[in-house]
Amino acid sequence: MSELRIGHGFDVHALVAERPLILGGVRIPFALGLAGHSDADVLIHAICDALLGAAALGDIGRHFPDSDARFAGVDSRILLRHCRELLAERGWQPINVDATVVCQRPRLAEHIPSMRRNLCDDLQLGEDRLNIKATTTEHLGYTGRGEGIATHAVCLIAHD
Ligand SMILES: Nc1ccn([C@@H]2O[C@H](COP(=O)(O)O)[C@@H](O)[C@H]2O)c(=O)n1
Ligand SMILES: C[C@@]1(CO)OP(=O)(O)OP(=O)(O)OC[C@H]1O
Repeated sequence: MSELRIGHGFDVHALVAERPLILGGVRIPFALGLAGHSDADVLIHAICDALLGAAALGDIGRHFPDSDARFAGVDSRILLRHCRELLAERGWQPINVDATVVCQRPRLAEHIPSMRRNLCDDLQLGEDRLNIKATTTEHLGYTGRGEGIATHAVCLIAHD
């Protein structure tokens, strides 16, 4: 049997004015967007960290430092594809990914199928292997007050 590893990722970005809201590579109509050095796609960042964590490759900030001008405003899908390549170079393939976006507003359910298609394309995964969920925190805490959006992600990877 091939070796299996699990990984976990967690990320938070603040909601601010005059930024687009991009989650899973989908631009979502909303008055506020996420602050960050990149496009601040908190869903993709958590998945990158889960993949890197599973392969013991550190975290997104190690591979794509926010002090590096090359990543200013970068499309996080490029970072996700790069993470997949980093794993593939070491013989690791993602098996499945599950993520939960913690977001009081806006409602995300109608955008999840497009996010899922984007991320499955980037990770070369069948759609039955990648799940995205959304939850509010019932108005509690920083996410509940609408100050930011958080994401938890887990993944399983296997060695060739
Ligand atoms: N930003 C969000 C948050 C939640 N949803 C969907 O609503 C359902 C109920 O969420 P609760 O936090 O009240 O449990 C949840 O299952 C999501 O499908 C959403 O679309 N967008
Ligand atoms: C992605 C990077 C790099 O542009 O910038 P941010 O958009 O600020 O995102 P963060 O989740 O803080 O993670 C790592 C960064 O190095």
